[in-house]
Amino acid sequence: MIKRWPSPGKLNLFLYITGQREDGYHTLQTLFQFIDYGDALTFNVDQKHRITLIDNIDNVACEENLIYRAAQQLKARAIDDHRGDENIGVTIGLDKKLPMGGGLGGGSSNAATTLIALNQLWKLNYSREQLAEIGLKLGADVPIFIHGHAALAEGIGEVLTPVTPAEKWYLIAHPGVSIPTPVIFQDPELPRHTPRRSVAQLMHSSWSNDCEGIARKRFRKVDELLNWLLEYAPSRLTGTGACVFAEFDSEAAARQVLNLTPSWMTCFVAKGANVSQLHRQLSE
Ligand SMILES: C[C@](O)(CO)[C@H](O)COP(=O)(O)OP(=O)(O)OC[C@H]1O[C@@H](n2ccc(N)nc2=O)[C@H](O)[C@@H]1O
Ligand SMILES: Nc1ncnc2c1ncn2[C@@H]1O[C@H](COP(=O)(O)OP(=O)(O)OP(=O)(O)O)[C@@H](O)[C@H]1O
Repeated sequence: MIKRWPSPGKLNLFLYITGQREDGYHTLQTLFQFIDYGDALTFNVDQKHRITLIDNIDNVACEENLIYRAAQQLKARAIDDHRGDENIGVTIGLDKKLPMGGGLGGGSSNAATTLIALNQLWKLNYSREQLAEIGLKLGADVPIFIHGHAALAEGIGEVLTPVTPAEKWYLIAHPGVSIPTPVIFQDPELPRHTPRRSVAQLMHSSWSNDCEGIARKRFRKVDELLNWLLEYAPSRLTGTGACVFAEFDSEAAARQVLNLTPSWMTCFVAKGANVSQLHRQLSE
């Protein structure tokens, strides 16, 4: 029985924008890998009707929190499908470690962990596909955390092909600014027409992120961080930022550079994982 449910972060090892749909959403080719670093959630289920979040995040109203929204949506769906009743309730605790708005997918991961945990604890018996479909309405990255395997994501992020990239060690740095996803996607100078490539072509090319130029230009700290890290190792932006990561073949090499980081850099070291910590625990 899991007591503390892991909610790991992710990195976008590459991110290419291949077009834009009529509804404004961008079509992508992006490689998701999990990291062995993240938040943890606790769930105490009861029959008291209410969904209560005891550790809310600063500046996010409880009803806006993706954890609360995921629980609400699952409960509403369960009532509609006659799999659960009005009385099902839960008290949720959150131990937040992932920086917010950092491109590490913390909110999406929290929503996915909530859907998976409550599906089990409320005995609803939805499939992973059904949970991913509920999750997609909460955020483009929720399905990848529901499926729990490193994947190439296409479409707007919901078409997933499992892949197994090398599980490197990363030095992940946060520039102290949060970049809202729309700020990058609305920028007129964002490259939007990178040619679509096959999985094999992508996996054997060198990797980059189409959002990096805009993030560097608009956020000086992102630029400074990347300039610093690039002196030591291949480094890139994750997602739409704000975090950046440098990749290493060993933990020792990552920690050696961590020890050199100046005090203005907030960093941590984490290992890449092709199966998420949550799914590893679920299969134990
Ligand atoms: C691009 C990624 O960072 C890759 O990890 C994520 O898919 C973004 O996920 P997110 O921050 O959860 O973003 P969402 O809440 O789904 O979307 C926020 C906004 O970003 C824009 N957006 C998002 C995803 C996408 N493929 N194209 C977009 O244009 C849309 O304007 C959308 O309203
Ligand atoms: N449980 C939650 N954890 C983190 N952020 C949340 C949560 N619930 C709502 N939010 C809101 O979502 C915003 C984005 O948070 P998140 O940490 O998921 O961003 P991100 O790492 O940039 O995600 P992505 O890589 O998917 O773009 C936050 O700034 C916050 O306002």
